[in-house]
Amino acid sequence: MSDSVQLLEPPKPRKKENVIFRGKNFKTQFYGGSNPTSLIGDFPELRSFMQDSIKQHPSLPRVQRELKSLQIKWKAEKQTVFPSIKGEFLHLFPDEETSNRLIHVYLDTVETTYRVVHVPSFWKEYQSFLVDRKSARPAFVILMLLMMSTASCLSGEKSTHVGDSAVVRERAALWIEVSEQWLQKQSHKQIYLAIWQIRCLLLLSKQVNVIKKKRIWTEAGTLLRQAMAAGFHRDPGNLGQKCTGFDHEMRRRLWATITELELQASIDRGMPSALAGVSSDCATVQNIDDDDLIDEADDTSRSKNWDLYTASSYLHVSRSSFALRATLNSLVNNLGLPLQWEQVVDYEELVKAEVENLPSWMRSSPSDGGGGLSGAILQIQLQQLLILLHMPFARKMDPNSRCSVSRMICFQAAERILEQVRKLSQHQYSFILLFRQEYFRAALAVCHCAYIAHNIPGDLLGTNIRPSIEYLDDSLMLFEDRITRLGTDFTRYWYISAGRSLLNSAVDPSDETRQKQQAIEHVARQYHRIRGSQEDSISVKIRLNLTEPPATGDPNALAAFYDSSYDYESVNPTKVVDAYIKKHLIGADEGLEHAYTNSTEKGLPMIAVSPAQGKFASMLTTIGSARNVLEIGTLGGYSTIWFAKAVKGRGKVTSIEVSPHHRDVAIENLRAAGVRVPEEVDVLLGAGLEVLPKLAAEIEKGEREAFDFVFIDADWPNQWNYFDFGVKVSKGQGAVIYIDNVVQNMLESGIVGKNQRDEEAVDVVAKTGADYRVDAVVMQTVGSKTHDGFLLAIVK
Ligand SMILES: C[S@@+](CC[C@H](N)C(=O)[O-])C[C@H]1O[C@@H](n2cnc3c(N)ncnc32)[C@H](O)[C@@H]1O
Repeated sequence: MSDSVQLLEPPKPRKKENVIFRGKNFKTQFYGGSNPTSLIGDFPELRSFMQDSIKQHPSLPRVQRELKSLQIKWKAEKQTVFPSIKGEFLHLFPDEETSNRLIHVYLDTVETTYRVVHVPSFWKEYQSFLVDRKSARPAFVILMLLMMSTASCLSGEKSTHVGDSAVVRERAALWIEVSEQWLQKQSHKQIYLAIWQIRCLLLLSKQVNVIKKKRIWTEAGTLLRQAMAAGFHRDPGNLGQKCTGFDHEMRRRLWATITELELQASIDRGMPSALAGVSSDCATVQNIDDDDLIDEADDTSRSKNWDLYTASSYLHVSRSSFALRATLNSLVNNLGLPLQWEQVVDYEELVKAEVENLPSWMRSSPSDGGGGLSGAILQIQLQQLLILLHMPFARKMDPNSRCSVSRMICFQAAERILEQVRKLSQHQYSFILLFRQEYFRAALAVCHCAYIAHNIPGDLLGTNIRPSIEYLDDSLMLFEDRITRLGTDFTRYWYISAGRSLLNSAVDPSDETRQKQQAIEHVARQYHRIRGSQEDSISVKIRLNLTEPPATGDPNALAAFYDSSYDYESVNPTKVVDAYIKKHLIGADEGLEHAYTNSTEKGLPMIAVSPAQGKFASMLTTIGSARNVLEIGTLGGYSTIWFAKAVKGRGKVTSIEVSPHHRDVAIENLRAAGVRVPEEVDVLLGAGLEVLPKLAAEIEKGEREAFDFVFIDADWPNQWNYFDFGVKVSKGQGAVIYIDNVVQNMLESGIVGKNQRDEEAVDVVAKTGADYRVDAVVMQTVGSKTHDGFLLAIVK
């Protein structure tokens, strides 16, 4: 910079700004005005509504703590599960079907908007890779891992969770980590196209997978500066013959991609872009499909008409509004004087002119061609500016007509953003869902504007809150899907769920207490959902291709495999075997799995039998050709479903449950698993010792058939009483009585072992041994549950 250039004195920060500035000493964080969460700072009614709700309903912090401890446990296990990369990473590559699917998802989403690879050249190299993996260029393998990691949570692949993360997100995190390590080892002197592509994809993939999200803005800025240091902001035409026509265009695409990523990261963070004040003469990306990008001398005349859609249209069109977006971002995040109304109106006109100028393919339906996603992003990135511009006026609880107009404009812009996302819901929408944040900002704006308008009679927006609540309902579905795909990011769901309840309470203040409870229950359900679909870390390891279990069933080979790949210190080895058993001998059953997850979501304790135990007990009924099964202790009906499947067409299950809530959830789960209630399973509500005498009386009178199999899994102090009744209601000789958890009961009550003897405890084993009516044995068990055992008796 020449000495004669005067540095402009930046404005002093104003006293009151809507920013997040928290932490202490040197460990602080700052998020400026355009950061969506900063908007909450100016919505005190929502904040206090949320605080009160939490105070009144402590169930949320409880489930949050539970998930947090699972997350901590997984983080510790991950240290042993994730490999340190020593140069060899091909084995991490998934099977061909998975890689094909993920790569297609990547190309259908990212590469129809931001441009990183040249698709025809990519396919060519990919085909050779499939033929001979070992000869692939390492940079190409890394590029593919990053393409797949970007698509990992987008693909809609059904995923279980581990800690507070989806397994598919953990897979993406692994690929990202490997790629980052590889990139760090590369020489800074030898930079080629793939290195830039990898740099871009690293940023993109971290953003989509919400990995190290607090660093996204700084990393985007670093990438931008690296690109400027390499002269990407200057048109490659300046390099003359030293760069081919193909490379010219790839450089322009990468520069456009990097600048778009950086600008959006700045808006999301609430910070000025590193590009503010930077001049660039890099030409706009050509509006051409990849097949038209051939290695010839540069020729911009090939660029197609503005109104024709190509795979590069997003970058081509987006450039037109780039300067305006960057300027507005700087203005709304400026710590000096806020924008005056007249300025807001002028800028609004400019934004509207850009919206008007959007090409005609924008208005076609997403299914008409590839333009749906690009169109939605172009529209959304402009509409978000209207919210940012008008929100400072819109959020004032002021009947002034300017504020009223601003509320109207914000609301309509938010409406359009949410409409765009909804329009894409069948196709490619997952990219918007995970990569962009505007719909969160839009949902908050809908909530805030509707709330204020409701409190100001005669406001332009009107006082009818219903349409806004419908928008928030739609948004909650989006956030629910986002949580499922990522396994995390509950906070936004919580904001919107609370906002929805706040609006409902504004309509009917007498309903406020119930609304608060509902807001909490909704978000707690999200935590329960994720907690209920946890996967064992060894299965995660297998799913992530971190190791291949031997194909053979040879127990020695298997033991060696688990020995070498498993850390006994941190994980219970019996769980490994249970996971393995589940994988090979039990598999996935939608009804049973739903029973587990739905029960957890509905707040039932996780004390159902394990999959292997459920299968084993139900096989016993098959071996004995049991017709009538009696179960004491239904919970969510998990074991009941196993029995129902085993006796289907042959008999019936009767299950006794004392808790009405457990009974209701069990019936829901049974029906969801295709079991007819009460025809195939009858769930009787009541305490075991009250229901059993009635059953005995009915059997006595010939009104009910006696039972062939009795499964006792309720309160432990009554195990012996249930057993005694079990024998009475059984069909007699050959009937089987099964009591679960006898070993744990014995140990805990000090009948055996080092615990102090509980004088009240009944020694079920000794009493059964002395009972002339039966012959019995106890089998100790291990598995995904702790050391335990069941008692099995046959009536003589
Ligand atoms: C261990 S759970 C049953 C698990 C279930 N069998 C499974 O594996 O899916 C015990 C259930 O017994 C119920 N229970 C507790 N005391 C009971 C009683 N006195 N009579 C009937 N059910 C009882 C509890 O409400 C709980 O739902």
